[in-house]
Amino acid sequence: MSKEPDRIFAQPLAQVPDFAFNEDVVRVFPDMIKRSVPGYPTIVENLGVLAAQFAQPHSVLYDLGSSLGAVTQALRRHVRSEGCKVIAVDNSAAMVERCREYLNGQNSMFQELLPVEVIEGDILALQFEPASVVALNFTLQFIAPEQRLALLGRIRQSLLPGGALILSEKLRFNDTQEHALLTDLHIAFKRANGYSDLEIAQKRSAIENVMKPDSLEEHRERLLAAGFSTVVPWFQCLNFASLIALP
Ligand SMILES: C[S@@+](CC[C@H](N)C(=O)[O-])C[C@H]1O[C@@H](n2cnc3c(N)ncnc32)[C@H](O)[C@@H]1O
Ligand SMILES: O=C(O)C(=O)C[C@]1(C(=O)O)C=C[C@@H](O)C=C1
Repeated sequence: MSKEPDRIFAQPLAQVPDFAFNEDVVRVFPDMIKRSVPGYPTIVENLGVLAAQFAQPHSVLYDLGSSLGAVTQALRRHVRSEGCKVIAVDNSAAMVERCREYLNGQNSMFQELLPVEVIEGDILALQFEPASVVALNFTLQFIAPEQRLALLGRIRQSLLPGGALILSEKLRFNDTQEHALLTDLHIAFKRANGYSDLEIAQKRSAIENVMKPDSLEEHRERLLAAGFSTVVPWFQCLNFASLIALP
């Protein structure tokens, strides 16, 4: 994985463009996401551990919005069910190209890894195969809010009995004080990871039009409306959380 540090917003920009998963972001993405999302390494590793509990033999495991394949790699480290295959999907050509390079490197070093297919495509247009595990790790927040329920409905329809959706997201809070407190603490987390106030402010304006977080209550209600029977938060660190949703 690239070790290049994220300096994308370090210099003052006359106009901050909308955030995009382009080549500049791809180059620094492992550093960016680790320094921006509290608990990210714990979420990714344990997503693999949880997935191993739900993976059914001879089924598909989806990594939707796979970026550089961190979740796919965690699935490969932990899932031991026979005959499973990972399908990783992302609509950023730059992400997909680099993700394929990393995974091919792994394939040549290790035998007996789960086979992986990396698809460059829109998860909104995907024809889902019957799946036992679906991971949406910080991806749903980039989908237009009005498209989220239909996507979750299609995921629910594709899930096999005994399977699970694992959904990680940045959260918004309905209580104004709670929202302000956790936003401030998230800024403190970013500062402690070496981001300047300018970087934090410019990243916020870049992202506010393209990433729309929901509250935990909205997630729960939408997942139930999509046909899931059980929704269980298994991780929260500041304003970032991960949920398990069962069919
Ligand atoms: C924050 S990143 C996900 C991080 C990644 N899952 C991980 O754990 O390292 C969001 C990803 O979702 C992808 N994405 C956003 N909208 C998408 C869509 N409609 N279809 C496919 N991928 C999408 C972006 O290109 C980006 O790579
Ligand atoms: O809230 C932020 O500032 C973030 O950087 C969050 C977040 C995310 O949650 O995916 C946004 C974009 C980058 O992909 C990395 C992290």
